[in-house]
Amino acid sequence: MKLDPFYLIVDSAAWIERLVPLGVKLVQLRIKDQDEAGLRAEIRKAKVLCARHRCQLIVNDHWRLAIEECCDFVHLGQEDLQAADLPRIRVAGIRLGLSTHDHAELETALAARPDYIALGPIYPTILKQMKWSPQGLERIGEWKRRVAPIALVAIGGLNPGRIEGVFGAGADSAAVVTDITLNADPEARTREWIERTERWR
Ligand SMILES: Cc1ncc(COP(=O)(O)OP(=O)(O)O)c(N)n1
Ligand SMILES: Cc1nc(C(=O)O)sc1CCOP(=O)(O)O
Ligand SMILES: [Mg+2]
Repeated sequence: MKLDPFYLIVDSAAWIERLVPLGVKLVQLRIKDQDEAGLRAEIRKAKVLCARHRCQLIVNDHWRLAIEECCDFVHLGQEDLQAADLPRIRVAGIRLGLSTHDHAELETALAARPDYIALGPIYPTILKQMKWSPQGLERIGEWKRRVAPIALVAIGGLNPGRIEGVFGAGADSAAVVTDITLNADPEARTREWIERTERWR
């Protein structure tokens, strides 16, 4: 499947309301530490906003809520995958993205026949503690050869100066959090990402 080359990840529907109208076409709602009612409300808001702006919404982690709220794409990590009911996700017609960080995880992910595979962290990330060292650009090429024709998402420490490198190495989409959400001007940075990924759109 074709993914937009700019993959924004945010932790609230408020961010989606702020940034998606600028032209974002692929966004992940990645919320940690909220109760079920709060999560459901955020997913509902995000869904309405994304439908209005023809943006693909991907729900991180919360696959049960994604099914109940009729979402059409979820992202799961390897631990999430172990706990998930893949047949239920499939029967609900939900597309699936999976995280990978090493060769064993890659084989597990491929066996689940996902719609995309993410590789990270490409560069050091400040968003969360990770037990893997930065993968580097060469790993992207290696992953691409193994996963094609499945789409490959690069994540971790990305910024506009690193876009050429990740796409040149074979990524189909670049996922980003703090370069935008911690930026002094998130709107301007979002526009910059959209412009600088145009060549791969
Ligand atoms: C596009 C994308 N890639 C990787 C991740 C990380 O997923 P996971 O390993 O489950 O970690 P959390 O994001 O849930 O902390 C992702 N969310 N999106
Ligand atoms: C959520 C996440 N998952 C990763 C992985 O490697 O699986 S790296 C990462 C953080 C990405 O944030 P930033 O763009 O701010 O570095
Ligand atoms: Mg997860």
